[in-house]
Amino acid sequence: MQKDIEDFKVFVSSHRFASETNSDPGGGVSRGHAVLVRKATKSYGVGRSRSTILDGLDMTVKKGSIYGLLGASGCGKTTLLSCLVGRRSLNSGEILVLGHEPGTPESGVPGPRVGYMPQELALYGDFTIKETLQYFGRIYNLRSAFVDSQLEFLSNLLDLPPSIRYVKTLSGGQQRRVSFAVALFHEPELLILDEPTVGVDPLLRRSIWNHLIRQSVDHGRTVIVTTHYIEEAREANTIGMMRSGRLLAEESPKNLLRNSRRPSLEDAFLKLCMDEINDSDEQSTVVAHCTSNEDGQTSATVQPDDNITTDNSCNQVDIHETDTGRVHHTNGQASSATPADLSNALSNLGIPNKAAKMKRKNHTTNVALPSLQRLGALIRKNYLMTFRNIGIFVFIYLIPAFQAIVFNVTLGHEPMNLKLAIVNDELSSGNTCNYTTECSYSMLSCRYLRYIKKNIIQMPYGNISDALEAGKNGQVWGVIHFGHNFTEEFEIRQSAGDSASLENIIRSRISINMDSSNQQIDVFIEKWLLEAFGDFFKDFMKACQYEPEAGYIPVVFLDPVYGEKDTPFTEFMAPGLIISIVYFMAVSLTAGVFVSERKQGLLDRCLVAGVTMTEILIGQLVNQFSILIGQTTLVFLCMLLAFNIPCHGNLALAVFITFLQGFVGMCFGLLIATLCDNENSALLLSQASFLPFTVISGVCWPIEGMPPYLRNIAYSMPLTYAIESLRCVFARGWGIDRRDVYVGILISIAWILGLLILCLFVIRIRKYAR
Ligand SMILES: Nc1ncnc2c1ncn2[C@@H]1O[C@H](COP(=O)(O)OP(=O)(O)OP(=O)(O)O)[C@@H](O)[C@H]1O
Repeated sequence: MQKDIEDFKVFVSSHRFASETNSDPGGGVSRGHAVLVRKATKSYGVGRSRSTILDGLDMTVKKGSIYGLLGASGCGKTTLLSCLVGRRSLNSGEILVLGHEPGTPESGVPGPRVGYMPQELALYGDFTIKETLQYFGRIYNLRSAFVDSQLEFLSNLLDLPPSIRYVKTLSGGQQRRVSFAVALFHEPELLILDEPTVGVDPLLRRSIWNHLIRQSVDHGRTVIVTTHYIEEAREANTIGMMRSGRLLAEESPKNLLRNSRRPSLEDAFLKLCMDEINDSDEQSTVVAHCTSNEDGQTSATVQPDDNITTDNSCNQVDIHETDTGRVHHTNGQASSATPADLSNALSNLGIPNKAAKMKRKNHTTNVALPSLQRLGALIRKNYLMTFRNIGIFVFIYLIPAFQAIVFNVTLGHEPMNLKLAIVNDELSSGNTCNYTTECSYSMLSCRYLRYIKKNIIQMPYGNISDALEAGKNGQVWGVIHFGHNFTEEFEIRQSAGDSASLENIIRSRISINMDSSNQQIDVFIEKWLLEAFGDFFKDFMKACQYEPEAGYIPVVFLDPVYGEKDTPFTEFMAPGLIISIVYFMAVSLTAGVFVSERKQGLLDRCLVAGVTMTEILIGQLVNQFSILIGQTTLVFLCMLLAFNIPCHGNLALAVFITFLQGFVGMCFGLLIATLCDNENSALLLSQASFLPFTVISGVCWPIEGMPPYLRNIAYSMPLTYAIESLRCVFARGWGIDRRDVYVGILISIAWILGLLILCLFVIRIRKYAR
């Protein structure tokens, strides 16, 4: 066993570092390398859930070569590739791709210099094959003639279905081939392919590898490819065998087979893995001593030791510069290099040192101007996606109008068929409900009941206890009770005037017990019964030749300054509702926009192609903007024309205020999209914001009715001022010169800017951007 371990260490060390020194025969340092990775460390999570995925990994990929990256599932291959294409950053260590650090403007990575095929399909299902390639062609700014010729060439090479077929209708294998074609078709210098041959039949796999070999041999392009079919990696120039975040070996397939003394790569990989496992077991009982042999290669001897110690020198790479500027990597001599030496060596390798890191930092804070051609491609794509699916199209445009209809049809109308129990003791002594319309004190109870609105159904009851029981059982909304001598007592009270006795006053009363469990119904019934009394009394006074108004309490509501007497509830709610509908449609439409694209790997693919998150945001805003125009128009048509909600002010101003709020909603949706990793959480967040926002913003209840602390919260909501502003335009007819109106507009604009800045901030933090 000890011998095996020794052999393994010699084998791994010698091959790893020999390959580094040999891989740059010309001594051209980074010029000969397409990719250099040094001491790459990458972890996910924090605290106890932190797991290290890349653990001091070194990797060297020669220009024009094919590099097969092999490793068990979950060993970190995709993580490494995403660091290479600039989509993730290392915790420590350095990466150089095509001579530059990924993400710097001069690197062209992300960008057209690299072709990336992510593990996910990363295709738009609603696009045809042709549209897919045309879309990426626009992103890469390729001429359409070139796109067409590549489409034909790749269709033949990859045996693609007819280019008019929609991606979503293709089989899994066909879809992967389209995805592969997307990575290839702009002929990048560096191809990074994450499992391109999964689900592809052997014949096609052969032709894919032939193509990759041609790309490397004939065109000098570099290919890094991960695969689970280990044996197909025989075609690669170099194989990196990855395990536990490090490369166990980095060597040509031939040398790997020879040195491992195994017949197949799979066996060689197995042996390396087994040795690695044994090695880590042994590490608790042995100390490995690494020495450099005269070739500059590392050998290892293993000695038993009771003390549990490990010597990391085996994993250390000492980089020093020779006179020729060529860099050698030896092992076990790291202590001899000063930090300055290391920094110089890194610089010569083209690997950025501290100063370069500072530079990189500055790059990431630079805001690159959006590219018009990429923006055009994104906007076109967004429109195609929207209009292609008729279901989505209808949903987007008609749902707000439908909501407005539902609102108008259901809300604000007077309740009908409300049952009220009538207990009229005037009838108990055999009287019939006969009354005249003249000045006569006879059966006034019946005369009063005549004036009660038809919305109330009068249900006669024999006695008060039965009527109250019916109220308790929910059969009636209230009980109206007239005493035995109601009419006589009423007459006495009229003639007594100020000297009426309390007893007389009580007997001449109409007593009402309400079921006040429903406040709205309670309010309506109360109002109608009072109105009925007003009308009854006015009529009676008139019949008796008195001034009809004489019996009224001396509080009179004259014509309102704004609005009308008895303004319907719908008119109060309409401005708030219009804004809420438009706002929340915008939120829910944008909240999911690139969440699903991100999940499907599309966002990654686009970002690696050079698209920036700012461009994606602008593209979405433009797309949503036009949708917003349609939605706002339909909602206004519905409200104003179909349901006659009056707008006393300038209609254009009302539309503008609504439109701005739609924009605020879009920005809020985009913020959700940048924060959430999946559609569910995006949907949940947008839904969860709906109720508090509408309730607190004064859509259905006046803010003046809220406790003072809640009022402050209400005014910090994005909708509140805009709703008040729109209400002023609708109900008061105010113009933009009024403070309440322009404040709503200014605050909406402030929200838009604030949310957009927040989006960009989140994007920077979450590293969506370059
Ligand atoms: N964003 C993330 N947050 C936390 N863990 C992650 C994240 N991405 C990947 N991982 C974890 O990192 C490990 C390496 O993942 P990675 O996708 O790089 O492996 P892989 O070698 O490409 O696997 P496979 O061959 O199955 O695709 C896995 O355990 C994975 O669960």
